[in-house]
Amino acid sequence: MIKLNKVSKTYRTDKVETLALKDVDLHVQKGEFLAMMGPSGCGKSTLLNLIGLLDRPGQGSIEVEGLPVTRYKDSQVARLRNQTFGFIFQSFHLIPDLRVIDNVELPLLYRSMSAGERRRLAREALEKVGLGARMDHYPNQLSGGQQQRVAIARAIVGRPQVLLADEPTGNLDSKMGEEVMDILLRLNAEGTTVVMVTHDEREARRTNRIVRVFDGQLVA
Ligand SMILES: Nc1ncnc2c1ncn2[C@@H]1O[C@H](COP(=O)(O)OP(=O)(O)OP(=O)(O)O)[C@@H](O)[C@H]1O
Repeated sequence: MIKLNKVSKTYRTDKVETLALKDVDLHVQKGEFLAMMGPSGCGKSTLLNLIGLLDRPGQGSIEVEGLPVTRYKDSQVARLRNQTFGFIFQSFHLIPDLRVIDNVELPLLYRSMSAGERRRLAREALEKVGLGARMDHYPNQLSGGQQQRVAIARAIVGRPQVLLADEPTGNLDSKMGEEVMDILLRLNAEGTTVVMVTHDEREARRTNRIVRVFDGQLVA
């Protein structure tokens, strides 16, 4: 479903050039749960950002469902990204001044949809992660695990085909981490493709496939 062909990425600042990824070939299959592992700074987040069309490669090309997205204009890429991907981050990235339900509705504001329809979908997404009773709370009234579940609801509310998770359990204790993994596994079983960065071997073993990154390259 997503193909990276000989993808490289270099970050340039005034003084330093960092080759973050070098000639990466990767095929993310529809319906799989892929774990990405590797030491700090090896390029995992860079790879996830390229897969999710948050950034463009320096060299190489990316295809999403056969579409040559590397040749698309920014506005076309943004539309495809919004339709195809949901994102989950280590530090939740919820907006503290918005109630849980309003946080979850946010990705739908960019779609032409009535307010009632937005609310219905957000409620459904929250029920899916077991937080139907917390809709009117503010993020700081919830535990870390609950906040991450709100972030998952926000990621799935637009019914994306692919969920991209960058160390989603990194800030959680093991019990909350396991609950988040259970939800990701359930969403995957229901058909969502999941790509997750993790440092936890036990979590990675629960997925279909582990890709190891080292110094900007994939290792067998
Ligand atoms: N915006 C940026 N500007 C400059 N260099 C960057 C930028 N983002 C990442 N890098 C560099 O690119 C390399 C890969 O970074 P990346 O964040 O992809 O690694 P990572 O494997 O996700 O690390 P971690 O596990 O610590 O999150 C690192 O050397 C990093 O310092």
